[in-house]
Amino acid sequence: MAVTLLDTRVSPFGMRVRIALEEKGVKYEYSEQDLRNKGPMLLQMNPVYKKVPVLIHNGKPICESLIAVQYIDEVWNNKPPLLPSDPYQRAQSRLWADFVDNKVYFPGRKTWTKKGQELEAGKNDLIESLKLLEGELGDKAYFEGDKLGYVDIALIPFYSWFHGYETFGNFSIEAECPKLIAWCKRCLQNESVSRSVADPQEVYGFLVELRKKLGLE
Ligand SMILES: N[C@@H](CCC(=O)N[C@@H](CS)C(=O)NCC(=O)O)C(=O)O
Repeated sequence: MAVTLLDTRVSPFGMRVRIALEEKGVKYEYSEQDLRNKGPMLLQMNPVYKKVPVLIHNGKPICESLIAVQYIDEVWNNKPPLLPSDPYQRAQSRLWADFVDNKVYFPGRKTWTKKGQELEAGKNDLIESLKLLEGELGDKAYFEGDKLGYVDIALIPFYSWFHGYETFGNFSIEAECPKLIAWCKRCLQNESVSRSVADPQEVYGFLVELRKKLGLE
C-alpha cells in the first residue's frame, strides 16, 4: 500500500499526521511542499483548501490533519488504536482536538502577527485555552489515559511553536501552565513524537523569516 505525505517540516498540522503514521509503523514517502509556489500535485490533491498536509493512500488524497489521523487509525487497525473505543469518549476526544484548532492555533497566531491590544488578547486567550486543556488532562499521563492518543497528537505539535509564541509575545507558557509543559516533555519521550515534531528553534527561525516577508519586523 503506497503512502505519500505532502507536507512542510514546520507545519503543526503535518506533524500530527507524521506522528500517527509513526505510531502505526507505516512507511511513507515524504514530499516537502513550497507553499509560496504551490506545485501541481498539491493543487490537484487538495483542490478545496490547497493546504498541507495531504495524505495520499493508494493514489487517493485525504485532506485535513485531524481527518487524516482518524483515517490512519481506522486503516492501520492492527496496531493499538489512537482514539478511544467507547463512542462517548471518542466524541470527547474529537471535541478537544477541535478545541485545539479553534482555541490554540488562532490565538497562538496573534502572538507573532499582532501588536498592542490584539497581541495581549491573543496571549490571554491562548493561556486560557491551555489552562482548560491542563484541567482536562488532570492527573493523567496523557489526555486519553496512560498512552499517547488522539488529543495528544492534535496538541503536541504546538509545543514546537510555543518558543516562537513566547519570544514574540514576551511571556512564559511554562510559568502559567507547568503541568502542560511537563505533559509536552512526556510526549516527546515517545519516538513517534520526537521524530515528527520540529525543533522549536527551527520553527522560531521560520517565523523570523515569515515576519520579514509579511512586513511585520
Ligand atoms: N485545518 C487544516 C489546516 C492546514 C493548514 O493551515 N496548513 C498550512 C500550513 S501549516 C498551509 O498549507 N497553508 C498554505 C495556505 O494557507 O495557502 C488541517 O488541519 O490540515
